Amino acid sequence: MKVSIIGASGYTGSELMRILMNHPQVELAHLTARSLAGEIIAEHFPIFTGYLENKTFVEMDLDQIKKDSDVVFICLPHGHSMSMAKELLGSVKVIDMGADFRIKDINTYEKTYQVDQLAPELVDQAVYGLTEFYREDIQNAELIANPGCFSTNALLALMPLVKNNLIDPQSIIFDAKTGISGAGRSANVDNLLAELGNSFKVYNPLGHRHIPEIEQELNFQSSDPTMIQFTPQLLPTERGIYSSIYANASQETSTEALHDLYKDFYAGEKFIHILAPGQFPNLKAVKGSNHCHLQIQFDERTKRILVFSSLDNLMKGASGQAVQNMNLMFNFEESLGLESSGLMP
Ligand SMILES: NC(=O)C1=CN([C@@H]2O[C@H](COP(=O)(O)OP(=O)(O)OC[C@H]3O[C@@H](n4cnc5c(N)ncnc54)[C@H](OP(=O)(O)O)[C@@H]3O)[C@@H](O)[C@H]2O)C=CC1
Ligand SMILES: CC(=O)N[C@@H](CCC(=O)OP(=O)(O)O)C(=O)O
Repeated sequence: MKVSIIGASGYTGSELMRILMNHPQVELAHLTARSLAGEIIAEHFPIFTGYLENKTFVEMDLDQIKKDSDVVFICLPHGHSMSMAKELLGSVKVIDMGADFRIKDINTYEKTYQVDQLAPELVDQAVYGLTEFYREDIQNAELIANPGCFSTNALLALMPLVKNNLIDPQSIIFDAKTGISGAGRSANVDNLLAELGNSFKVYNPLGHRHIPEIEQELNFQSSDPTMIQFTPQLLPTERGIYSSIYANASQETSTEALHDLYKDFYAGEKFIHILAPGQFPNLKAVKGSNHCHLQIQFDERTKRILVFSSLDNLMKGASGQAVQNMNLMFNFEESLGLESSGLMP
């Protein structure tokens, strides 16, 4: 099967190449770049030495891409995918890594991202690619809106509680730390190691753009309004998201009962793991892998439920989950190409 990547020279695009070069069913077709078009990939990304040595980044040619591909991943900043998807769909399936089709309410999308929704007719058709929750729709989808990295982290951690009405939705505090690659490869000076190394800071605490996406998906499962408090923070590390989530319990419970609930809820899920009691997620254990690690506890003293969650923003938070979705769309084993573990040490 032929796969093209638009924006292959960015972080999600290069992560897709890293996964797909070892995928037994995939042949990489067009790997487009803007500033690096015409350049040899392995000369700019040494991880591809020995793998993609003869491949070059090419300029984007949608007509040619339509002819030469079965599926196209769009790895561009938001705002670009709407017109592109309109042109591609009908000839190929599309997986959009950005936010253009994630938010079903057009006004909310336009207000959050400060761009016009140029393809409103595609918004309903797009399937939100949170794999564990939309499997059947994804299998039949032509267009996937791949979720945001923080959104994936929050939703995987919170869904069991919200679906079972175990928390007051308005009490949710989502305190999340992310590695720098979340900002993309062309990020500005604030994201240089010299600025962030041995440091730590909050950004955008009053209205991060993933909030509407998270609330949309949580409200799908609950009649209560959700008003999530989300504080994103930048960690001086290259990749990974670690979140601590707090919410008021709506009834008396116990750590043991919550643990059993999560185990049942995610039973059979290859990439979602409820850690043994007493173990906590850590970033290194998930970096480079498509896994999400969760721990859950009930604080008897405060009557709050605590969930701790970690994943790799470029894997389960982006390109790994996108490949999981591609596998479903083409009837491959869902975990094909995604078998790698995290790192040790
Ligand atoms: N990074 C992450 O952790 C996650 C990112 N996403 C989303 O995925 C998408 C891609 O993100 P990411 O890979 O991090 O971004 P990067 O900044 O790393 O890469 C963006 C890519 O798009 C190209 N590009 C940028 N602007 C234009 C333009 N105007 N026209 C054509 N090409 C352009 C860049 O080319 P050039 O290098 O020449 O500028 C590069 O190839 C975004 O929508 C992002 O929000 C989703 C989940 C997680
Ligand atoms: C560190 C950093 O800046 N991270 C990004 C999250 C990247 C992501 O998931 O992005 P999209 O929703 O844009 O696809 C942010 O906070 O906006």
